[in-house]
Amino acid sequence: MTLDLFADQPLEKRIEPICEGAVILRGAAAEEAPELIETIRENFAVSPPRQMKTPGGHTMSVAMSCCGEYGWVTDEKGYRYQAEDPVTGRPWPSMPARFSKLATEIASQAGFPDFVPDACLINRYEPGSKMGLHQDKDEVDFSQPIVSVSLGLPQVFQFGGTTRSERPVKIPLQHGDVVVWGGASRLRYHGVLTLKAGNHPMTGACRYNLTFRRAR
Ligand SMILES: O=C(O)CCC(=O)C(=O)O
Ligand SMILES: [Fe+2]
Repeated sequence: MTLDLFADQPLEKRIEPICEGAVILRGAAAEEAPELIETIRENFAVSPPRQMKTPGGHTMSVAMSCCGEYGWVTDEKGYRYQAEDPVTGRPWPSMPARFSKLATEIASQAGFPDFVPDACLINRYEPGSKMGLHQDKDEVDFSQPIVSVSLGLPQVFQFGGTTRSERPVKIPLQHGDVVVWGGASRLRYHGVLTLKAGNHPMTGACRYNLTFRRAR
């Protein structure tokens, strides 16, 4: 008899371990995707996606917006979380209950039962956009995980070690997939490879990514 740990999970909804503290929940956001995408567009109408500059002066290829109590920003002064959108001078749009509920539920399925996000970074990748290997380390409490939702076009996620030199694994992420990393994996380097051109029925020629964080 072969032991199949995933025997009771439908193929399109498997939970796949990456390493200690990190899992992919395939399709976990697929059902809610239409509402999530509509909410992203509403958010963009208030706090528009923008290509920010790194402290080194490089313009990021991904366009970002945020919602929640805090938003992640970068400029010549550095990386940080702040309560106001620097473009509008107003607070970020509040985090919709639909967003926080989904993030809390999925974190708990991944083994992080008390996750309550106070920040959601909304990434919009267009063909040619990527995000280089980095650590998410501007948050205060590393006992809280990161919950990362993929919508629209597929993009290859890279998940590496706690040092930049460790060779990352490449994981193709599809519409509706969610990656959660925390615990021993919380400070692992990660990023996404250049988005290939394509057309997705729900997002057109782009991929959206939501990363839920506990900033403070
Ligand atoms: O787009 C992704 O899948 C990863 C995004 C990410 O790592 C981030 O926003 O910090
Ligand atoms: Fe990240």
